[in-house]
Amino acid sequence: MSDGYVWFEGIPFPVVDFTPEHMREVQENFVFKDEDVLILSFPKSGTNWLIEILSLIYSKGDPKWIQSVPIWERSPWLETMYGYKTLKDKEGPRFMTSHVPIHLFPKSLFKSKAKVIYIIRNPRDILVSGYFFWITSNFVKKPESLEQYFEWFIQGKVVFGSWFDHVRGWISMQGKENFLILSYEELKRDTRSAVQKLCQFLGKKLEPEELNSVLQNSSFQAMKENKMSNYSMLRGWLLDQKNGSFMRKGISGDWKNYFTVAQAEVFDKIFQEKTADLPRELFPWEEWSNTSRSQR
Ligand SMILES: Nc1ncnc2c1ncn2[C@@H]1O[C@H](COP(=O)(O)OS(=O)(=O)O)[C@@H](OP(=O)(O)O)[C@H]1O
Repeated sequence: MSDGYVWFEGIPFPVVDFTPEHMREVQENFVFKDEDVLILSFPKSGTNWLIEILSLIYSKGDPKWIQSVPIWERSPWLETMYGYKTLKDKEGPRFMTSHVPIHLFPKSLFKSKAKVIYIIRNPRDILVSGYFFWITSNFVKKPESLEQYFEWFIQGKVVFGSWFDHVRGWISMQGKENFLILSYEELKRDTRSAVQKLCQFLGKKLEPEELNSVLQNSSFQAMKENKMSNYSMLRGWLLDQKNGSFMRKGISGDWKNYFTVAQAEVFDKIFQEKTADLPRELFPWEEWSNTSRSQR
């Protein structure tokens, strides 16, 4: 019987458009090509923001593509049946997205020169964003309260598993020339510089007015109003008819409005323990804001 997830190798996956047999097929048979561009993330890290930016970089700021094709068709999720079917025989450069942890990923990636971008975000904000999304969605287990979801999250019993394991796994690719780590917080803080960094990584050059158009058309407000990007088309199916909103707040540090002092302290302790041996520059938000709610 379903417990609100489909399990694959001990990791919970969403219940829609996914089976363990399918994931095995993806893992064993999907072939990466050098010209592919892959966006990787733990859910709620800013994945769709990055898809929108990439779509606009490749169309040189022209919003026609983002206004006519749904975001999930522009960069399909490889692990879904829809994504795999769409991507596997596609000719030419492919954009794709995935939340799959590194140890379950198709091995062909590691032999290719495909460009890989891992978007990372303060896990406290991921927790809050995930909570408000899953309570209005129909494809993963719904938490009954933020307290309950907090427990699930720190135990890694949420969709795609532990944030700490996900990050540790993928950042082991740091240093490879086809791998870039970008944080949601740096995108928020200085979007222009972050987009320029992406262009450099992707080998793309934009004229100043093209860059301005990328920034304008991928802003939170623009995405919220774009029905091809705001997931309003999925209301009533994947999302709750009335309440489901994908574009929620789009800010950094919203966790401070929800964590209790005790939760903030528990999270800080776990964060410090689990990331002690990882480079601090991976977690810029830790320096940019007081992490403890009590220090607000
Ligand atoms: N343009 C732009 N600017 C700033 N923030 C943005 C933008 N687009 C999406 N978002 C915010 O990203 C959060 C959703 O993350 P993901 O796209 O990774 O979600 S998912 O895993 O694919 O479901 C979710 O964060 P929260 O608002 O904190 O819930 C979205 O609002």
